[in-house]
Amino acid sequence: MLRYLTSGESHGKALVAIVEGFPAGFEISEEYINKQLKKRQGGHGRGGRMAIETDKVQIIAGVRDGKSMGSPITLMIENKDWENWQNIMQAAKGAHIEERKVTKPRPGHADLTGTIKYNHKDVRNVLERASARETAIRVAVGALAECILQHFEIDVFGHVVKIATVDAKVNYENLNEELYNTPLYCTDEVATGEMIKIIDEAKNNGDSLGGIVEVVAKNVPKGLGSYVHWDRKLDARLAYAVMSIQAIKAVELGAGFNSANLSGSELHDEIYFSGEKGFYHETNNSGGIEGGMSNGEPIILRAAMKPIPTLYKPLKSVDYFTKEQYEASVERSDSCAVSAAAIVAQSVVSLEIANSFLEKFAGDNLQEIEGNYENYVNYLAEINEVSR
Ligand SMILES: Cc1cc2nc3c(=O)[nH]c(=O)nc-3n(C[C@H](O)[C@H](O)[C@H](O)COP(=O)(O)O)c2cc1C
Ligand SMILES: C=C(O[C@@H]1CC(C(=O)O)=C[C@@H](OP(=O)(O)O)[C@H]1O)C(=O)O
Repeated sequence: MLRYLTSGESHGKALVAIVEGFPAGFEISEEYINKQLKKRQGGHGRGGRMAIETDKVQIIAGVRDGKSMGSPITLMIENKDWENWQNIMQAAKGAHIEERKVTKPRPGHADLTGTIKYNHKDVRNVLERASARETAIRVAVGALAECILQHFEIDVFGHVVKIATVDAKVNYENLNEELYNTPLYCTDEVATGEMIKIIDEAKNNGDSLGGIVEVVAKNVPKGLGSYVHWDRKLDARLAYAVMSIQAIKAVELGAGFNSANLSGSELHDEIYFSGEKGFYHETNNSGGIEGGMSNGEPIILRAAMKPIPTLYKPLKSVDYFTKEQYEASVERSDSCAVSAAAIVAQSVVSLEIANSFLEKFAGDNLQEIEGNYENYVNYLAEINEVSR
Protein backbone atom coordinates (compact mmCIF):
# COMPACT_ATOMS: atom_id res chain seq x y z
CA MET A 1 0.00 0.00 0.00
CA LEU A 2 1.44 3.36 -1.06
CA ARG A 3 1.05 6.16 1.46
CA TYR A 4 2.32 9.66 1.01
CA LEU A 5 2.51 12.98 2.78
CA THR A 6 3.33 16.35 1.25
CA SER A 7 4.71 19.45 2.87
CA GLY A 8 5.53 22.91 1.61
CA GLU A 9 4.18 26.41 1.11
CA SER A 10 3.65 28.10 -2.24
CA HIS A 11 6.45 30.65 -1.71
CA GLY A 12 8.47 28.58 0.76
CA LYS A 13 11.83 26.99 0.03
CA ALA A 14 10.56 23.75 -1.47
CA LEU A 15 7.80 21.17 -1.74
CA VAL A 16 8.52 17.72 -0.33
CA ALA A 17 6.83 14.33 -0.38
CA ILE A 18 7.61 11.07 1.41
CA VAL A 19 6.18 8.01 -0.31
CA GLU A 20 6.03 4.88 1.83
CA GLY A 21 5.26 1.36 0.64
CA PHE A 22 6.92 1.65 -2.77
CA PRO A 23 8.24 -1.84 -3.63
CA ALA A 24 11.89 -2.52 -4.47
CA GLY A 25 13.36 -3.08 -7.90
CA PHE A 26 11.32 -0.72 -10.10
CA GLU A 27 13.17 1.56 -12.48
CA ILE A 28 12.53 5.16 -11.47
CA SER A 29 12.88 7.61 -14.31
CA GLU A 30 13.72 11.10 -13.10
CA GLU A 31 13.35 12.18 -16.71
CA TYR A 32 9.76 10.92 -16.79
CA ILE A 33 8.90 12.70 -13.52
CA ASN A 34 10.33 15.95 -14.90
CA LYS A 35 8.38 15.52 -18.14
CA GLN A 36 5.16 15.29 -16.13
CA LEU A 37 6.14 18.33 -14.06
CA LYS A 38 6.69 20.32 -17.25
CA LYS A 39 3.26 19.33 -18.56
CA ARG A 40 1.63 20.52 -15.34
CA GLN A 41 3.23 23.91 -15.81
CA GLY A 42 1.82 24.26 -19.30
CA GLY A 43 -1.55 25.02 -20.86
CA HIS A 44 -2.88 28.31 -22.16
CA GLY A 45 -4.06 30.65 -19.40
CA ARG A 46 -1.37 30.23 -16.77
CA GLY A 47 -0.12 33.35 -14.98
CA GLY A 48 3.27 34.99 -14.27
CA ARG A 49 4.38 32.44 -11.68
CA MET A 50 4.87 29.74 -14.30
CA ALA A 51 7.42 31.96 -16.06
CA ILE A 52 9.48 31.96 -12.84
CA GLU A 53 9.36 28.23 -12.03
CA THR A 54 11.00 25.37 -13.97
CA ASP A 55 9.96 22.47 -11.80
CA LYS A 56 12.55 19.71 -11.46
CA VAL A 57 12.41 16.82 -9.02
CA GLN A 58 15.24 15.97 -6.67
CA ILE A 59 15.17 12.38 -5.44
CA ILE A 60 16.50 12.65 -1.92
CA ALA A 61 16.09 9.08 -0.69
CA GLY A 62 14.79 5.62 -1.53
CA VAL A 63 16.31 5.23 -5.02
CA ARG A 64 19.75 3.83 -5.77
CA ASP A 65 21.31 3.15 -9.15
CA GLY A 66 18.03 4.21 -10.78
CA LYS A 67 15.94 1.63 -8.91
CA SER A 68 13.57 1.80 -5.96
CA MET A 69 15.05 0.25 -2.78
CA GLY A 70 11.81 -0.54 -0.95
CA SER A 71 12.58 2.18 1.56
CA PRO A 72 10.56 5.42 1.74
CA ILE A 73 11.14 7.63 -1.31
CA THR A 74 11.61 11.33 -0.62
CA LEU A 75 11.02 13.80 -3.43
CA MET A 76 11.68 17.52 -3.44
CA ILE A 77 10.93 20.37 -5.83
CA GLU A 78 12.49 23.75 -5.13
CA ASN A 79 10.44 26.92 -5.48
CA LYS A 80 12.52 29.33 -7.50
CA ASP A 81 10.20 32.13 -6.37
CA TRP A 82 11.50 31.57 -2.81
CA GLU A 83 14.39 33.91 -3.70
CA ASN A 84 11.88 36.75 -3.98
CA TRP A 85 10.00 35.81 -0.81
CA GLN A 86 12.72 34.78 1.68
CA ASN A 87 12.25 37.77 3.94
CA ILE A 88 8.55 37.21 4.08
CA MET A 89 8.51 33.43 4.29
CA GLN A 90 11.47 32.55 6.52
CA ALA A 91 10.64 30.44 9.53
CA ALA A 92 12.75 32.32 12.08
CA LYS A 93 11.12 34.84 14.34
CA GLY A 94 11.63 38.41 13.23
CA ALA A 95 11.00 37.81 9.53
CA HIS A 96 9.59 40.77 7.65
CA ILE A 97 6.16 39.25 7.71
CA GLU A 98 4.37 42.59 7.93
CA GLU A 99 5.65 43.48 4.46
CA ARG A 100 3.24 41.31 2.49
CA LYS A 101 0.63 40.74 5.15
CA VAL A 102 -2.72 39.80 3.62
CA THR A 103 -5.87 41.05 5.31
CA LYS A 104 -8.36 40.82 2.47
CA PRO A 105 -9.77 37.29 1.91
CA ARG A 106 -10.60 36.30 -1.67
CA PRO A 107 -14.05 34.89 -2.40
CA GLY A 108 -13.77 31.26 -3.54
CA HIS A 109 -10.38 30.64 -1.91
CA ALA A 110 -9.57 29.08 1.48
CA ASP A 111 -8.63 32.53 2.87
CA LEU A 112 -11.55 33.53 5.08
CA THR A 113 -12.53 30.25 6.71
CA GLY A 114 -8.90 29.14 7.02
CA THR A 115 -7.97 32.35 8.88
CA ILE A 116 -10.92 31.96 11.27
CA LYS A 117 -10.28 28.24 11.81
CA TYR A 118 -6.55 28.55 12.64
CA ASN A 119 -6.83 31.93 14.40
CA HIS A 120 -4.25 33.47 12.08
CA LYS A 121 -3.36 37.13 12.11
CA ASP A 122 -2.31 37.03 8.47
CA VAL A 123 -4.36 35.47 5.67
CA ARG A 124 -1.04 34.55 4.00
CA ASN A 125 -0.65 31.69 6.51
CA VAL A 126 -3.67 30.09 4.83
CA LEU A 127 -3.13 30.87 1.17
CA GLU A 128 0.46 29.65 1.20
CA ARG A 129 -0.60 26.07 1.91
CA ALA A 130 -4.06 26.12 0.28
CA SER A 131 -2.38 27.13 -3.00
CA ALA A 132 -2.36 24.64 -5.83
CA ARG A 133 1.41 25.00 -5.91
CA GLU A 134 1.17 21.80 -3.82
CA THR A 135 -0.07 19.95 -6.91
CA ALA A 136 3.49 20.05 -8.31
CA ILE A 137 4.70 17.55 -5.73
CA ARG A 138 1.55 15.43 -6.16
CA VAL A 139 2.36 15.16 -9.86
CA ALA A 140 5.86 13.97 -8.94
CA VAL A 141 4.34 11.31 -6.66
CA GLY A 142 1.88 10.32 -9.39
CA ALA A 143 4.74 9.97 -11.87
CA LEU A 144 6.44 7.56 -9.44
CA ALA A 145 3.25 5.49 -9.38
CA GLU A 146 3.25 5.57 -13.19
CA CYS A 147 6.70 3.94 -13.12
CA ILE A 148 4.90 0.91 -11.61
CA LEU A 149 1.90 1.05 -13.95
CA GLN A 150 3.99 1.43 -17.10
CA HIS A 151 5.94 -1.71 -16.21
CA PHE A 152 2.62 -3.58 -16.49
CA GLU A 153 1.63 -1.66 -19.64
CA ILE A 154 -1.12 0.34 -17.96
CA ASP A 155 -1.34 3.81 -19.52
CA VAL A 156 -3.09 6.76 -17.91
CA PHE A 157 -3.81 9.99 -19.84
CA GLY A 158 -5.33 13.24 -18.61
CA HIS A 159 -6.80 15.71 -21.09
CA VAL A 160 -9.18 18.65 -21.42
CA VAL A 161 -12.72 18.05 -22.70
CA LYS A 162 -14.35 21.40 -21.94
CA ILE A 163 -13.46 24.99 -21.14
CA ALA A 164 -16.42 26.97 -19.82
CA THR A 165 -19.18 26.36 -22.44
CA VAL A 166 -16.94 25.05 -25.25
CA ASP A 167 -17.08 21.24 -25.53
CA ALA A 168 -14.45 19.18 -27.32
CA LYS A 169 -15.21 16.22 -29.54
CA VAL A 170 -12.98 13.63 -27.91
CA ASN A 171 -10.77 11.66 -30.28
CA TYR A 172 -9.43 8.73 -28.26
CA GLU A 173 -6.98 7.89 -31.08
CA ASN A 174 -5.10 11.10 -30.21
CA LEU A 175 -4.69 10.31 -26.54
CA ASN A 176 -0.94 9.88 -26.55
CA GLU A 177 2.20 11.82 -25.63
CA GLU A 178 1.85 14.02 -28.75
CA LEU A 179 -1.23 15.59 -27.17
CA TYR A 180 0.95 17.41 -24.66
CA ASN A 181 2.59 19.44 -27.43
CA THR A 182 -0.78 21.12 -28.08
CA PRO A 183 -1.72 24.38 -26.32
CA LEU A 184 -4.53 23.00 -24.13
CA TYR A 185 -4.08 19.17 -24.04
CA CYS A 186 -7.36 18.82 -25.91
CA THR A 187 -7.82 16.26 -28.72
CA ASP A 188 -10.14 18.59 -30.71
CA GLU A 189 -8.15 21.20 -32.69
CA VAL A 190 -11.18 23.27 -33.66
CA ALA A 191 -12.52 23.44 -30.09
CA THR A 192 -8.99 24.33 -28.89
CA GLY A 193 -9.08 27.48 -31.05
CA GLU A 194 -12.43 28.50 -29.49
CA MET A 195 -11.17 27.69 -26.00
CA ILE A 196 -8.05 29.84 -26.41
CA LYS A 197 -10.26 32.72 -27.60
CA ILE A 198 -12.54 32.61 -24.56
CA ILE A 199 -9.63 32.21 -22.14
CA ASP A 200 -8.01 35.34 -23.62
CA GLU A 201 -11.30 37.22 -23.45
CA ALA A 202 -11.78 36.25 -19.82
CA LYS A 203 -8.22 37.28 -19.01
CA ASN A 204 -8.62 40.65 -20.73
CA ASN A 205 -11.80 41.20 -18.72
CA GLY A 206 -9.98 40.39 -15.46
CA ASP A 207 -12.00 37.19 -15.23
CA SER A 208 -11.22 33.44 -15.07
CA LEU A 209 -12.62 30.20 -16.52
CA GLY A 210 -13.01 26.59 -15.42
CA GLY A 211 -13.76 23.45 -17.37
CA ILE A 212 -13.82 19.67 -17.42
CA VAL A 213 -10.89 17.25 -17.52
CA GLU A 214 -11.02 13.56 -18.37
CA VAL A 215 -8.65 10.81 -17.30
CA VAL A 216 -8.50 7.57 -19.26
CA ALA A 217 -6.67 4.51 -17.90
CA LYS A 218 -6.11 1.76 -20.45
CA ASN A 219 -5.21 -1.89 -19.92
CA VAL A 220 -6.16 -1.97 -16.23
CA PRO A 221 -6.63 -5.64 -15.30
CA LYS A 222 -10.05 -6.85 -14.17
CA GLY A 223 -10.56 -7.01 -10.41
CA LEU A 224 -8.65 -4.07 -8.91
CA GLY A 225 -10.53 -2.66 -5.90
CA SER A 226 -13.32 -4.57 -4.21
CA TYR A 227 -17.06 -4.60 -3.52
CA VAL A 228 -16.59 -6.07 -0.03
CA HIS A 229 -15.94 -2.88 1.93
CA TRP A 230 -16.57 0.84 1.33
CA ASP A 231 -12.96 1.95 1.56
CA ARG A 232 -11.72 -0.69 -0.86
CA LYS A 233 -13.98 0.44 -3.73
CA LEU A 234 -11.84 1.75 -6.58
CA ASP A 235 -14.47 4.26 -7.75
CA ALA A 236 -14.71 5.70 -4.23
CA ARG A 237 -10.94 6.01 -3.93
CA LEU A 238 -10.66 7.71 -7.31
CA ALA A 239 -13.41 10.19 -6.46
CA TYR A 240 -11.76 11.01 -3.12
CA ALA A 241 -8.37 11.53 -4.71
CA VAL A 242 -9.64 13.69 -7.58
CA MET A 243 -11.99 15.72 -5.37
CA SER A 244 -9.00 16.58 -3.19
CA ILE A 245 -7.44 18.59 -6.03
CA GLN A 246 -7.80 22.35 -5.53
CA ALA A 247 -10.82 23.83 -7.38
CA ILE A 248 -12.38 20.47 -8.37
CA LYS A 249 -16.10 20.55 -7.64
CA ALA A 250 -17.49 17.35 -9.19
CA VAL A 251 -16.27 13.92 -10.27
CA GLU A 252 -18.04 11.35 -12.44
CA LEU A 253 -17.24 7.91 -13.84
CA GLY A 254 -18.40 6.80 -17.27
CA ALA A 255 -21.92 8.09 -17.94
CA GLY A 256 -21.78 9.75 -14.49
CA PHE A 257 -24.56 12.30 -13.94
CA ASN A 258 -26.18 11.31 -17.24
CA SER A 259 -26.79 7.81 -15.79
CA ALA A 260 -29.78 9.31 -14.00
CA ASN A 261 -31.37 10.26 -17.35
CA LEU A 262 -31.13 6.79 -18.89
CA SER A 263 -33.20 3.68 -18.36
CA GLY A 264 -31.53 0.46 -17.21
CA SER A 265 -31.72 -1.03 -20.69
CA GLU A 266 -30.04 2.06 -22.13
CA LEU A 267 -27.33 2.35 -19.50
CA HIS A 268 -25.96 -1.05 -18.54
CA ASP A 269 -23.09 -2.48 -20.51
CA GLU A 270 -24.08 -5.89 -21.86
CA ILE A 271 -21.66 -8.79 -21.41
CA TYR A 272 -20.04 -10.66 -24.32
CA PHE A 273 -17.40 -13.33 -24.63
CA SER A 274 -14.76 -14.00 -27.26
CA GLY A 275 -11.88 -16.44 -27.24
CA GLU A 276 -9.47 -13.57 -27.82
CA LYS A 277 -10.76 -11.02 -25.29
CA GLY A 278 -12.47 -13.24 -22.70
CA PHE A 279 -15.47 -11.54 -21.08
CA TYR A 280 -15.96 -8.00 -22.41
CA HIS A 281 -18.46 -5.19 -22.95
CA GLU A 282 -19.22 -3.36 -26.19
CA THR A 283 -20.22 -0.16 -24.39
CA ASN A 284 -18.55 1.48 -21.40
CA ASN A 285 -21.15 3.55 -19.57
CA SER A 286 -19.78 2.20 -16.30
CA GLY A 287 -16.45 3.94 -16.97
CA GLY A 288 -14.57 0.67 -16.45
CA ILE A 289 -15.70 0.11 -12.85
CA GLU A 290 -18.57 -2.09 -11.62
CA GLY A 291 -19.11 -2.94 -7.95
CA GLY A 292 -16.05 -0.92 -6.97
CA MET A 293 -13.82 -3.11 -9.18
CA SER A 294 -12.11 -2.49 -12.51
CA ASN A 295 -13.92 -4.62 -15.10
CA GLY A 296 -11.17 -4.64 -17.74
CA GLU A 297 -12.60 -1.80 -19.86
CA PRO A 298 -10.82 1.57 -19.89
CA ILE A 299 -11.41 3.57 -16.70
CA ILE A 300 -12.93 6.90 -17.71
CA LEU A 301 -13.26 9.63 -15.10
CA ARG A 302 -14.29 13.26 -15.57
CA ALA A 303 -13.87 16.14 -13.15
CA ALA A 304 -15.23 19.69 -13.20
CA MET A 305 -12.91 22.53 -12.20
CA LYS A 306 -14.39 25.82 -11.07
CA PRO A 307 -12.99 29.12 -12.40
CA ILE A 308 -9.86 30.41 -10.59
CA PRO A 309 -10.91 32.49 -7.54
CA THR A 310 -8.22 35.22 -7.69
CA LEU A 311 -9.58 37.81 -10.11
CA TYR A 312 -8.24 41.05 -11.53
CA LYS A 313 -11.90 42.06 -11.82
CA PRO A 314 -12.82 43.25 -8.32
CA LEU A 315 -15.12 41.03 -6.26
CA LYS A 316 -16.72 42.17 -3.04
CA SER A 317 -15.14 41.08 0.22
CA VAL A 318 -14.56 42.38 3.75
CA ASP A 319 -11.21 43.25 5.38
CA TYR A 320 -10.58 40.59 8.06
CA PHE A 321 -9.50 43.14 10.69
CA THR A 322 -11.19 46.48 9.92
CA LYS A 323 -14.42 44.81 8.71
CA GLU A 324 -14.60 47.37 5.92
CA GLN A 325 -16.26 46.29 2.71
CA TYR A 326 -13.85 46.55 -0.21
CA GLU A 327 -13.40 45.36 -3.76
CA ALA A 328 -10.52 42.93 -4.08
CA SER A 329 -7.99 43.19 -6.87
CA VAL A 330 -4.76 41.24 -7.39
CA GLU A 331 -1.27 41.38 -8.79
CA ARG A 332 -0.87 37.91 -10.26
CA SER A 333 -2.94 34.80 -10.97
CA ASP A 334 -3.77 32.11 -13.49
CA SER A 335 -6.84 32.90 -15.59
CA CYS A 336 -7.37 29.24 -16.53
CA ALA A 337 -5.52 26.18 -15.22
CA VAL A 338 -7.70 23.37 -16.56
CA SER A 339 -4.84 21.82 -18.60
CA ALA A 340 -2.70 21.71 -15.47
CA ALA A 341 -5.59 20.12 -13.57
CA ALA A 342 -5.77 17.38 -16.26
CA ILE A 343 -2.19 16.38 -15.40
CA VAL A 344 -2.83 16.57 -11.66
CA ALA A 345 -5.96 14.41 -12.07
CA GLN A 346 -3.96 11.90 -14.14
CA SER A 347 -1.38 11.76 -11.34
CA VAL A 348 -3.78 11.11 -8.47
CA VAL A 349 -5.72 8.56 -10.54
CA SER A 350 -2.44 6.77 -11.34
CA LEU A 351 -1.57 6.67 -7.67
CA GLU A 352 -4.91 5.11 -6.71
CA ILE A 353 -4.75 2.55 -9.51
CA ALA A 354 -1.18 1.68 -8.52
CA ASN A 355 -2.36 1.29 -4.95
CA SER A 356 -5.15 -1.11 -5.85
CA PHE A 357 -2.74 -2.95 -8.16
CA LEU A 358 -0.25 -3.40 -5.31
CA GLU A 359 -3.00 -4.60 -3.00
CA LYS A 360 -4.04 -7.27 -5.47
CA PHE A 361 -0.56 -8.39 -6.55
CA ALA A 362 1.15 -7.56 -3.27
CA GLY A 363 4.87 -8.03 -2.92
CA ASP A 364 7.93 -6.30 -1.51
CA ASN A 365 9.78 -6.36 -4.81
CA LEU A 366 9.24 -6.33 -8.55
CA GLN A 367 9.85 -10.06 -9.08
CA GLU A 368 7.34 -11.03 -6.43
CA ILE A 369 4.70 -8.69 -7.86
CA GLU A 370 5.41 -9.90 -11.40
CA GLY A 371 4.98 -13.49 -10.25
CA ASN A 372 1.62 -12.71 -8.63
CA TYR A 373 0.50 -10.81 -11.71
CA GLU A 374 1.45 -13.65 -14.07
CA ASN A 375 -0.32 -16.12 -11.85
CA TYR A 376 -3.51 -14.04 -12.18
CA VAL A 377 -3.11 -13.73 -15.97
CA ASN A 378 -2.87 -17.55 -16.12
CA TYR A 379 -5.94 -17.85 -13.89
CA LEU A 380 -7.89 -15.52 -16.22
CA ALA A 381 -6.88 -17.72 -19.16
CA GLU A 382 -8.15 -20.75 -17.27
CA ILE A 383 -11.56 -19.28 -16.49
CA ASN A 384 -11.90 -18.35 -20.14
CA GLU A 385 -11.94 -22.07 -20.97
CA VAL A 386 -15.45 -23.23 -21.82
CA SER A 387 -16.81 -25.46 -19.04
CA ARG A 388 -20.20 -27.16 -18.71
C1 LIG B 1 -3.31 23.79 -11.25
C2 LIG B 1 -4.11 24.79 -10.46
C3 LIG B 1 -3.74 26.13 -10.49
C4 LIG B 1 -4.46 27.06 -9.75
N1 LIG B 1 -4.09 28.39 -9.83
C5 LIG B 1 -4.76 29.30 -9.09
C6 LIG B 1 -4.39 30.70 -9.13
O1 LIG B 1 -3.49 31.10 -9.86
N2 LIG B 1 -5.11 31.55 -8.37
C7 LIG B 1 -6.14 31.13 -7.57
O2 LIG B 1 -6.75 31.94 -6.90
N3 LIG B 1 -6.50 29.83 -7.52
C8 LIG B 1 -5.84 28.92 -8.25
N4 LIG B 1 -6.23 27.60 -8.19
C9 LIG B 1 -7.39 27.22 -7.38
C10 LIG B 1 -7.21 27.36 -5.88
O3 LIG B 1 -6.02 26.74 -5.45
C11 LIG B 1 -8.41 26.76 -5.14
O4 LIG B 1 -9.59 27.28 -5.67
C12 LIG B 1 -8.32 27.09 -3.65
O5 LIG B 1 -7.24 26.38 -3.07
C13 LIG B 1 -9.60 26.80 -2.86
O6 LIG B 1 -9.93 25.44 -2.85
P1 LIG B 1 -11.27 24.86 -3.51
O7 LIG B 1 -11.48 25.61 -4.79
O8 LIG B 1 -10.98 23.41 -3.75
O9 LIG B 1 -12.39 25.11 -2.57
C14 LIG B 1 -5.56 26.64 -8.96
C15 LIG B 1 -5.91 25.29 -8.92
C16 LIG B 1 -5.21 24.36 -9.67
C17 LIG B 1 -5.61 22.91 -9.64
C1 LIG C 1 2.36 28.18 -8.17
C2 LIG C 1 1.44 27.50 -8.81
O1 LIG C 1 0.13 27.85 -8.89
C3 LIG C 1 -0.32 28.87 -8.08
C4 LIG C 1 -1.62 28.42 -7.51
C5 LIG C 1 -2.31 29.50 -6.81
C6 LIG C 1 -3.42 29.13 -5.94
O2 LIG C 1 -3.94 30.02 -5.22
O3 LIG C 1 -3.85 27.96 -5.96
C7 LIG C 1 -1.93 30.83 -6.97
C8 LIG C 1 -0.84 31.25 -7.86
O4 LIG C 1 0.34 31.46 -7.08
P1 LIG C 1 1.12 32.85 -7.12
O5 LIG C 1 0.29 33.79 -6.29
O6 LIG C 1 2.45 32.56 -6.53
O7 LIG C 1 1.21 33.26 -8.55
C9 LIG C 1 -0.50 30.17 -8.86
O8 LIG C 1 0.65 30.51 -9.58
C10 LIG C 1 1.72 26.25 -9.50
O9 LIG C 1 0.76 25.71 -10.10
O10 LIG C 1 2.87 25.80 -9.49
